[in-house]
Amino acid sequence: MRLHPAVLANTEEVLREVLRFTTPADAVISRYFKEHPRLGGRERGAIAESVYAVLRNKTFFTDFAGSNASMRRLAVLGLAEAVGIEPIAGLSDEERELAERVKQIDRSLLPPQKRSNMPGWLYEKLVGQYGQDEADVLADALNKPAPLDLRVNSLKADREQVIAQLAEAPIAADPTPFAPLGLRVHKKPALQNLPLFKEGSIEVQDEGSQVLAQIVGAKRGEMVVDFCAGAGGKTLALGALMRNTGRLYAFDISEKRLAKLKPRLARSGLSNVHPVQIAHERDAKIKRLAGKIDRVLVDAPCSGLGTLRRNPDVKWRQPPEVAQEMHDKQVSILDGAARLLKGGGRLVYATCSLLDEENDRVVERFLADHPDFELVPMNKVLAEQKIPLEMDSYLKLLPHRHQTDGFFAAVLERKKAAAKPAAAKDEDSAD
Ligand SMILES: C[S@@+](CC[C@H](N)C(=O)[O-])C[C@H]1O[C@@H](n2cnc3c(N)ncnc32)[C@H](O)[C@@H]1O
Repeated sequence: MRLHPAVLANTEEVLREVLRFTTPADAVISRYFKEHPRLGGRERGAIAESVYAVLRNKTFFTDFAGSNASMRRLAVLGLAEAVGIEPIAGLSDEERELAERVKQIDRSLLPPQKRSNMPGWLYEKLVGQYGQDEADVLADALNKPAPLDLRVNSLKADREQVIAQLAEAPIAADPTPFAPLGLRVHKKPALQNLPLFKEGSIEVQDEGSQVLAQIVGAKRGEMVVDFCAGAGGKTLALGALMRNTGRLYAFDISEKRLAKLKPRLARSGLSNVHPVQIAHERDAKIKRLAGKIDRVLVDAPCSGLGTLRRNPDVKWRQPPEVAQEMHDKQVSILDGAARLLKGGGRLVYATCSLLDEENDRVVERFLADHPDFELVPMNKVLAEQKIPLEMDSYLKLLPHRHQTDGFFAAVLERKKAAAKPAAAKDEDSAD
């Protein structure tokens, strides 16, 4: 079935704004849809997917659309990639011919960096870290859309029940291989109006993000801090793992993000979560809890380059210096969060970055500066949590290996004997 003839112009209009790279693509798209309430669901889907297709294939499309690659031509190629050529209404002969020509190109014959559709600095970093062959497979995986993963809220339902209820909708879903409460949904149905969603039995959450929450190992009755809680994706999972007992503080510097946690909390049925806005990682509110916490998750602000399947604009928006800039911030946040832990308590450092500067290098620097902490090897943590994954020191989830977003995590334990003096010293120097 043909799309409405205005879709091509709509896509062009959205692209013009998105490709300025001043605002995240998802924010531009949702604002556009609010300003154009008469667009139907099918049209919205086609516009959004076409914009993401252009972001994923920008190098390739601009090369093949000719040196005068206009926004209109990019919109044509994006739509052709997302929905095929036939449903597009209003194509000129020349545009149809361009779309057909581009579809026929064998992309495996392109030079690797062009095929990666990444800025040169990022491609080179990935080759440096993973080697050419794996970097190419990784880049291909990052350029494909992510599947839709759900987490079952164990306070309200179990996985089998949810699979059966989704099947009635009818929505097909399979258990995820690593996260014990995860489901992978085929296609991308709208979930917001499902009773399962409204009553809090399911949340949208990438399987990798669920695994991160799981390796925190939070138990019933514990004192836990989610230091960078944001809108609470991992907070909700942690609260359920604690069986709605103990105390779970959700810290963040962003009032706006914490506000988005509120309705999700209400749906979830959790009453053990305490959102707290902090000014920065040395806020006095943190000092009051120093040495009292069993588990701290630092899901640090990062470049976000592990989420390119969902946010393909990130690779074009981040400057080459992003990893080094983030590194210093991440070290400072980890240092601020570490003072919360009691002896024997665990600090989990996590990012959704693929870059060593934001991951391994941060942990190495932290351990060098904090002799009262030691690394708990990830294979030990995964075995404790019965997660069927093989890792070495750290958790490194990658889309081409694990079908998740790219995630990194390290578990750091505060040594028991060193806890008291270190906590006292930290408190003295907190300001
Ligand atoms: C990767 S996001 C967190 C995502 C969230 N944990 C989730 O699962 O949805 C990083 C968060 O860190 C917050 N942040 C940035 N600087 C911070 C700081 N100094 N202290 C605490 N949170 C901070 C940001 O506002 C952002 O919400």
